[in-house]
Amino acid sequence: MAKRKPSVKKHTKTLENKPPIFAFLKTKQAQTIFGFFLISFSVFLCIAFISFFFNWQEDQSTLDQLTNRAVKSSNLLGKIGANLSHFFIYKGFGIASFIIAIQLFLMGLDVLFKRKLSKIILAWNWSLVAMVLISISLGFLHVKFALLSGIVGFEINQYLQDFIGKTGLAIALIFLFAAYIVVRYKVTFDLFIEKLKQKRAAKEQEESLIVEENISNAKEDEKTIEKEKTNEVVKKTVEETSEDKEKSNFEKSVIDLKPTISKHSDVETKKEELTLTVAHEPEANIEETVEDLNDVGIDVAIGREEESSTQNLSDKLVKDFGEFDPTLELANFKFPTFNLLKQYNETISIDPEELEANKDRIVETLKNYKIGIAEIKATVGPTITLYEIVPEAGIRISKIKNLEDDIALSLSALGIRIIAPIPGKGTIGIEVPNKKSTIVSMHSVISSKKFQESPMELPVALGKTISNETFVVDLAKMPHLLMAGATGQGKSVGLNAVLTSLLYKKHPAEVKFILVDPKKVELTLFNKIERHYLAKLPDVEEAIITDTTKVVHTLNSLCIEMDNRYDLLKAAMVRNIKEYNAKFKARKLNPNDGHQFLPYIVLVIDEFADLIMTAGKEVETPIARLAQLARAIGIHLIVATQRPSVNVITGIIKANFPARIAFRVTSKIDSRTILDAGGADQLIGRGDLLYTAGNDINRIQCAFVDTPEVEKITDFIGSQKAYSEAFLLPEYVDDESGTTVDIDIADRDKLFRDAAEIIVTAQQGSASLLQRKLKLGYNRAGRLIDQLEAAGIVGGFEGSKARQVLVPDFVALDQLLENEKKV
Ligand SMILES: Nc1ncnc2c1ncn2[C@@H]1O[C@H](COP(=O)(O)OP(=O)(O)OP(=O)(O)O)[C@@H](O)[C@H]1O
Repeated sequence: MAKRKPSVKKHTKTLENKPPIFAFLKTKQAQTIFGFFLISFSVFLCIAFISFFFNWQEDQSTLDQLTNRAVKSSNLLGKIGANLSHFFIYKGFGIASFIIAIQLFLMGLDVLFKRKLSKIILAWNWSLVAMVLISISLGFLHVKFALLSGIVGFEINQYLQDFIGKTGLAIALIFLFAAYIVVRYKVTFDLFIEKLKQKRAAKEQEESLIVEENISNAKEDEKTIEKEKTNEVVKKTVEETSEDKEKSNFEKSVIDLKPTISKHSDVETKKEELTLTVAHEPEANIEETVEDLNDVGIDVAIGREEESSTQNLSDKLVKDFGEFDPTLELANFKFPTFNLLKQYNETISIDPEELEANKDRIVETLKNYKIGIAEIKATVGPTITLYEIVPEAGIRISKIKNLEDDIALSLSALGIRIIAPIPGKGTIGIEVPNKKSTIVSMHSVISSKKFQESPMELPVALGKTISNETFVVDLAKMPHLLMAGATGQGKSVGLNAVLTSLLYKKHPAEVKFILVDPKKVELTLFNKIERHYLAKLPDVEEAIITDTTKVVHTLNSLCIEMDNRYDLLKAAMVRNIKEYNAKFKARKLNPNDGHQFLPYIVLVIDEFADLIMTAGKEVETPIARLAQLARAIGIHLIVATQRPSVNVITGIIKANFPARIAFRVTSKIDSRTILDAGGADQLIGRGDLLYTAGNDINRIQCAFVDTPEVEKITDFIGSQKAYSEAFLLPEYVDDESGTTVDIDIADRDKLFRDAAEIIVTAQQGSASLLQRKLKLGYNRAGRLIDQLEAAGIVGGFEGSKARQVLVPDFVALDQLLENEKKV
């Protein structure tokens, strides 16, 4: 407000010096009157023009008799209307004269809304050119009816035809129209091609989505029918057993078997509502601001002017080329279809007698410990049934908790787990395995709406919960996952389920995997998708890493990638990869400064214990570092191990892996090492797992995906167009080999001297600096740094810190290089 006042004063001061009439013309009232005059006049012209087309022949004789009141005109707007129309349409530009009327209307609006004069003049120029072009074209197309083109169009047409002939004029007109569109609407050929490509890609994706949707709908329908059937079975049993209610009020829950579809539709409506509210907000804001300004009485035109000048380069780029699309290079990439996955009979059928027997055993066992039951409820899952018990009033939960082991022993069945109390509820849970377990197929979890419509960054469909709901978690939020389980309990299947989920949801441009497989057999199938989804070190043949030294190199290289990414994030002034990529897509980051779209990197290590045994600290240090720091920059680790002992999963690793999956383990101690709680030793194996993300523990039946299915998926992806090579990680040279490379002066990079000067000037030996200044790729910059190290210009590798620069200035640099030549 303080700033506004003086400008108002100044305004009035200048007006005071002018004559009153002049001052009035400059006032807002005069402008409003002028604006309305222009709009009225344009309407007047339009009506006159339209009427002229119907009456022009009758009115011919009245044209010269403007002042003779005895002569009447048939034009709706009288003789003035007829004369004006005759002037513009007949003698002027024909039907194209309507452009004048339209332009007058727009100018009226411009004056009312106080647009800049220069913009109004520009709009007039474009309109006049369009009018002349249309008039000539109409003259060219329709020679006989002069009203279409007007005399101007007709004459110019004749004149030009005398020189360049009819065909020449046709070509010239087409060219002029094209040039008009290109210059006025900034249409370029590149843009046209890009739009075409995007349209085609979108269409193909839509088609594949429709196919997938159809398949998934069909499956959903099938499932609903199956579930309804199961509902009936369970309902019946409830009725049958109701007679036993006197003994105990046992009740079977059917919540789990409700068709999930109703829940999904809920989610959809919520989403829609959300978008609507968000969409309205900005409009309201704009209106408010304009009103505020009007109240103060300050010329709004000033604000508008600033607005147009703030339109920066990125907005313009986005306007011209659209948002950056990272998937463009593989725009035709098709996601694997559902039919590559096997389907199983997944109807949960549990024998009512089994339920009854289990209930009796539980009631009896608890009675032995003098624990009375007020209510018991069963939730049937794919592999286990959860019996929820409400103890009688006055019974302490801690009592049951203390008896946990005894109760488990009394029930004497494998896989019984007691949860006392169930978090968030006042009940006690006893999980008892079903005699006949149901396989949870990857097909059912992948095709579930929950997974398909999940907005997560890296969604992973792990399996199904005890209430038969698909369990989807976001790897990006975890942010790292520790997986443990004794041999043969479903770890490899679990890893494959995680990888498969990501393959079904993420484009090759969005996620890259680094696979470490010391067993050399588990992950080999993924070799087929090397150029789509895998990342590897440069100059390494096999993308899947099987030997320990390469693992060490890869982990260190990943640390460098992490540091580079942090540099990029810092330069872009964002906090995480999501914001960074959003900014990059909006073309706010210049690729010439080293910026690029960053894919998520998922590092999978199978048999971690093996690695720790062979490489120890060498592996542990970079893993711990990555685990601590990599979450913000999109590097996520999945570490699987058979032996979850404390010397493998050390404190530092554990602290940084809050998300953990435990398959069946052999001892309670192992369970405690992974989950910080018992329970994993009570699992039944075959994909039965416990998942925790730090707080509560969920029992999940892991989705089953076997090798032939993975093979089909990798074949499907592998047969499609790929990138020219796998995603390359930064080069890592370890300390021993570092100084021996590129000693030969003759082999040096052409940019060696420039690089040396940059490093000496900045007194900072980092590859990313060279990347930025010399506009190089990381590999070349890395090689230059190695050569500079070999020449003694920079010091050795110091982890994440920039290398030390050993040469203080240019004089010393010249001297050093001269000495080299002499040697
Ligand atoms: N989710 C599951 N559903 C049904 N069966 C499963 C599931 N997961 C694993 N199995 C069964 O268990 C067997 C062993 O699984 P898997 O190969 O994943 O074990 P593992 O823990 O990786 O063993 P190892 O550590 O020796 O490699 C599978 O062949 C399969 O028959």
